[in-house]
Amino acid sequence: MELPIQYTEKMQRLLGEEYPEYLASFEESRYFGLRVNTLKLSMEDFQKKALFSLSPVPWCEEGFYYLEKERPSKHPYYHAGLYYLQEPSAMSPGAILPIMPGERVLDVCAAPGGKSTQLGARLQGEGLLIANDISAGRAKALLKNMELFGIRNSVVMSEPPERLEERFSGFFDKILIDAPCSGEGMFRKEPDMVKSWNEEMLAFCQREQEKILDSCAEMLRPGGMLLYSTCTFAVCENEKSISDFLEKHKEFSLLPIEKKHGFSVGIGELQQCARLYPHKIKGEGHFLALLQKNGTAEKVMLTGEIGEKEKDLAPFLEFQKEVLKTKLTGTFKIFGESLYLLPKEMPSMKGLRVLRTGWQLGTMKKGRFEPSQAFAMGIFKEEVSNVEDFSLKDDRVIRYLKGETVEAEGKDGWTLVCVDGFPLGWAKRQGGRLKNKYAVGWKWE
Ligand SMILES: C[S@@+](CC[C@H](N)C(=O)[O-])C[C@H]1O[C@@H](n2cnc3c(N)ncnc32)[C@H](O)[C@@H]1O
Repeated sequence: MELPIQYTEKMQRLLGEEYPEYLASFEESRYFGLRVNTLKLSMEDFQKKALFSLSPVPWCEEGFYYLEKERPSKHPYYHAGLYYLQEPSAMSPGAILPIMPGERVLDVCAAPGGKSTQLGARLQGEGLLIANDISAGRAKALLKNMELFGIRNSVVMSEPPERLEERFSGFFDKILIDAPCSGEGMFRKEPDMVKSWNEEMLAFCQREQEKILDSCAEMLRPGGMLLYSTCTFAVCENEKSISDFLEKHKEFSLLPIEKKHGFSVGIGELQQCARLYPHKIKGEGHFLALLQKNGTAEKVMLTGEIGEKEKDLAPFLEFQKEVLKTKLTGTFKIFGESLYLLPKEMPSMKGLRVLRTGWQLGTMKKGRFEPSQAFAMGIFKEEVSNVEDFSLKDDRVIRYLKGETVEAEGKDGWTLVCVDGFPLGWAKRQGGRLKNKYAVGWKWE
């Protein structure tokens, strides 16, 4: 690979005698990782399935390396949202930021959702996750991944952090900033990134990072934690961004990140930060800084949405009686034709560009309720009375995922189609045939 001379000179100065090892890492092949969705199954149950030749990623409890030839994206369990494919180093920010179920979490640069799906799983369905990305196009990919993972308690949105700051002052317990950056740590994985590298880009990213950090400082509650990560080695986007931030925001302290698994210390005075180098770990380049806002404060309560009246939910309630074993509770809200179940303590999102507010259950049209793909992915087989559960070996699984009508005797009406007990999507059964309702854009190709 041809690297720009300014870049190699800079890396030589940064790494000193380690530089030849770093260069040699380009001759090695990259690593492939997957992260288990603990919302859907335990680590123990996942491992019992012995799906691929997996070995653990040391810094992420739910992470594994797999071999490229195994192609886990071509597996029905991938369609069931049992795991997310993620570069192993990219699992580190979500693993290091401590998340407790019930917290309010913001992932401010979230698309396509690698870290949001991780944070969402760690919330275990309790609390609130706001997954935001400034790019509306990229936020669509984020939305799909959040739905695939079956995360019920998230909001997916697309706003610049400055706009969020106006609404969410002191609101969040935890914030992740996986900042836009020059991507130097990804050169081995994505060689095309080398072409867009230049000094102006570094300066542009640094300015963006500063703005994002400032907005997030305002949105964090005193006592809350913020994790800042990049996938670059550039000091100006890492330690310099953090030291400038600490200079400006005296209300923040830098917390130490343990240096195990081959993690290196930060440059200069910011030794508490962590650097991940491809010649020291099995993964690509990353930078991590963990910050805490000093003090403590009462929870900020913001005005929420007013739920719908029961009479306006009639078609859904009928569906629920017919198809579910359980009764869903909480605040139900209709936006346009879509019915949502809102996460607890979700503030009103009026005036903000939102793609999803909570768990999208389906659409209400002409007095009829039609369940959505997100509903299927977020529900458990045990909560549904009308289920068709195929075993992995059954050829109807792939046929269903391809969008075909498949034969299966059973009670007529809406049916949740599963593989080995894990929901894949909906079908409408009539006379022993499952009319396919699998989401069009999700089909097996
Ligand atoms: C490194 S990527 C995020 C990857 C993501 N966290 C994941 O794990 O899948 C950085 C993201 O920041 C977004 N971005 C760039 N500038 C932003 C800004 N000012 N505010 C919010 N997001 C921004 C980009 O669209 C991009 O998707």
